[in-house]
Order: sequence, then C-alpha cells, then structure tokens
Amino acid sequence: MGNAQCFHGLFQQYNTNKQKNKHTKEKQVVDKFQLVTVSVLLLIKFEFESAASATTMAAAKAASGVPPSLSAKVIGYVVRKVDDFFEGISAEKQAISLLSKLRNEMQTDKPLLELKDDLPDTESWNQYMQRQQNQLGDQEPVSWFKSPWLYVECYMYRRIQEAIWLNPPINNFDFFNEGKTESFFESQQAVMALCTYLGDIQKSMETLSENQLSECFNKLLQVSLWGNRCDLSISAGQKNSQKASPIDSLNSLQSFILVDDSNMVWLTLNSCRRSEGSGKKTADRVDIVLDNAGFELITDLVLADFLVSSGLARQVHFHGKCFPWFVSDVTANDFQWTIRQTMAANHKWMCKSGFQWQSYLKEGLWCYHDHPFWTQPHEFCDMAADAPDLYATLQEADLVLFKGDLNYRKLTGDRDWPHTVDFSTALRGFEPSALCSLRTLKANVQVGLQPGQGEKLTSQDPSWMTNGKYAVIQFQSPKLEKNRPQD
Ligand SMILES: O=P(O)(O)OC[C@@]1(O)O[C@H](CO)[C@@H](O)[C@@H]1O
Ligand SMILES: [Mn+2]
Repeated sequence: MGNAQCFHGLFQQYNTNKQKNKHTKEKQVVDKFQLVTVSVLLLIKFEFESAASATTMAAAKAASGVPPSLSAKVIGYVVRKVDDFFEGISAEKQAISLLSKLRNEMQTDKPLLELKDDLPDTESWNQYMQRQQNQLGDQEPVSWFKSPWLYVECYMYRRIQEAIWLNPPINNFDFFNEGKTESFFESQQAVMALCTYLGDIQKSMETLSENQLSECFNKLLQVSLWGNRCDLSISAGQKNSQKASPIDSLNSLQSFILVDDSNMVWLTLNSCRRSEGSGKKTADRVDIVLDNAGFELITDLVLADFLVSSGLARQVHFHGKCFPWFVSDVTANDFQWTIRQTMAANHKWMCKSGFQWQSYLKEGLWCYHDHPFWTQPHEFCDMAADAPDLYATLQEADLVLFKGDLNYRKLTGDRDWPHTVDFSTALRGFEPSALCSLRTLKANVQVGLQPGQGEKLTSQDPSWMTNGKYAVIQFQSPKLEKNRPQD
C-alpha cells in the first residue's frame, strides 16, 4: 500500500469516527493515541521512505527525495485535529506532548535522549546508547539520522512506551490494540478454514503415514510462514488480514519461497521423535519466537497444536513482547485474548481448537514467556553475553522458530550482506539450538541465496526485498556447523 493511501485511510477513519460521534471516553482515548502514534510511524515511513535500502536514516533521507515539509504538514494536521477533537485529561495531554516532542526530535535529527522512566530495561537501553556513542566516537552525538536504522526504529517504540508509562493512569495502555483485534476479526473465514483443516488431520492422526504427516507439517509450516504477511507495521497500522483459505493458496505461493529448508526442519523434529522411541532422547521442545498478533498468531498456534498433537514435539514454548512493539507484535494480553476469542467462536472447529489450546497451557504443554531482550535493539549474536538467561532458555529447545522480518533483521544484524553469504555466517555465532527463520521479506537484507538469484530477482521485481511477496524458510543448526568442511 502506498503512503498516500495510508494517509487517506487514516483520515477517512478519523472522519468516519467523528461523524458517528458516539465514542465512549475510552474509545476516544484509543483513537487519539492511535492517530498520534500512527502519525509518528508515518513520519518514518514517508519522509524516510527508502530507509529499507539504507542502514541509517541519513542515507535513506538522501535517497528519498520526499519533501520533508509535506510529511511535517500531514503530521501537524493529524495532531491538530486530534487536539481539536478531544478535550483530553491531563495524562493524555502529557503523553501527547511527549509524542509530539519525539516527532520533532526525529524530524530535526536531534541527539537521542536517555530514557528516564525507571523500568527494568531502562538502564540497559541507556547503556546500549552509550555503546552506540562509543562506536561513533566523540565528534558527534548519537542521533536519529546517524545511527543504525535497526537501533533507532526500536528506540522509537521504546520512547512511545516511555510516553505512556510516565503518565498513569494510562500507563498500561496498548494503543495498537484495535488494529490487532481487527486483524483477528477480519480473518475469521481463514481462521475457521485453518481450524477445520487441523481438526480433520487430528481425526485421522493415528492412521497417517510418515509421508502424510510430513506433508501436513509442511503445509502448516508454510501457513505460518505466509501468516507473516499480515503485520500492521508495514502498512503503518492500516488493515491487514487474511480472507482466503490459507491452505488453498499454498500451491500458488510456492515459487515465491526463495530458500526452502523445510526438509531440514522436518528431519530435526522427526529424528527427535524417532530417538525418543529408542530411549536416546530426553528433550523434545520447540520454541516459537512470535511476531504479530491477529491472523499470524493463529497460524502459529495451529502449527504448535499440530506439533504437540502429532507427537513431533512434547512441549511448545512461545516468546512474546513485554510491551506494544512494532505495531502488531504479540504481547501476553494479545496471546490470552486470542485464545479466549477462539474458545468463544461460534464455529465447531475453531471453538474446539481454542479449548484445546487453553488445556495445553493448563497442562504445561504450552508455555508463554516474555523477556525484555525481545524489546531491545540488540542483534541476536549479542544474546549470549547480554541476556545469558534467555540464551540458556533457548538452548533447552530442540528447535527455535523465529517468526517474521524484524527477527530476521536481528538474526543477521540488519547488515548489507551479499545475498550469497551463508545464513550461518550472518548469524555470527548465534546458535543456541537448531533454528529456523520463517520470514516474508519486508526489509533490505537477505542472505543464503544462490549465485545470480538476487540479481535475477532485482531485474524481474526491483522491490522484491521489501514488498512482502517473497519469503524464506532458513534453517541452521550447530550440528550442521560441526559437519561443515573447514575453509
Ligand atoms: O517483523 P515483521 O512484523 O514481519 O515486520 C515488521 C516490519 O514491517 O516493521 C519494520 C518496518 O517499519 C520492518 O522491520 C519490518 O518490515
Ligand atoms: Mn511484527
């Protein structure tokens, strides 16, 4: 979706809401924060449109050619309209003024500021800023345009959190909530189709041959992969949902999977299952580092259900975010809400799935965790040193699935790697366990391609790395590393 459409949608939504004029106070607060925050996000997306192809905002700005005054006007308009429309209590006013200040700092390339909110991760964020400063040297301060794109983008979400956190009683407010719940409700047909498919497999699970099991696994892995198309961040909070039956679309999407290591993923899980029978294996756990709520989360839960009910995994551990992040990412609240909504659905298989998921959680076959590291800017190769407890947790898994684009950027350090560099090289020593990235491409980093593959894609579809049409299933395991011939 183009930015013009994004803006258009945003104002249309605002006007419709205004005309209806039947907001409760709570709804008004939700709308107000959504509009202001979306305006901050649009600033990034619009003014620094080409950022995906640059590692810093300065490079992006140079390439973009979008008149900065235009985005400033649009954002000014949104904030003014919001202020006119709502009377505002002092906490909201204060939060809005912090967000406006943030927007201004971004527009004018001000130095990044230390966080002041005294949350458990505050010190770690401030230390990370110092690390960035040390890398930059003493000559100039760390600022919005000069710092790595991955870092400033994460920092922006943390500053939004600070603006909310510093202003009770709205300090636990998730102003992205509405978009996430909409994505869930608008995907109902697809969710029903998926739960029905799962129910059918489970009915005949006992009689499935290994080939049939592997076929079902592949389908559900691919559904979870394409579920990642439905993130709200890439559309700046605009609608993004799945309407068609996800299983039926898989064949036509197959050729858009640029790297497909699903066979290695299957072998990893199936070998655990076999060796369990022979008494060799004790651990049998899959961890899923979640990405987006809404339809994508459903695809992950369905895959996790299949893993447990088929005996491919005994336990699944989910990892979500501690606070609202990159618009649509899953928080504990989204996770519980999604399961409750699925249980309450007026559809036999969906409702059954919901109850099944709730009982997995009760029985400890499923666990949900969040850890502050997931909402920090660190590349994952820093995890062993900076979050050793989380690294140790992942080491307990037989397989870790990393969902989505942002996780891929953190796995690979968001570097401008040649496309033919090995995935293992780009991971730079991050190998807690066998791991697999399930990612649709929305940012300008891609490794592990065949020679010439990147060039061919560029000539056929110049925006292949950012338009969300392509995907990868990329696997790496410490075992593979051991067996690699030394250069
Ligand atoms: O991680 P996700 O949900 O797949 O994608 C998040 C995302 O859309 O947000 C950023 C753009 O602002 C990019 O990192 C990425 O493309
Ligand atoms: Mn996301």
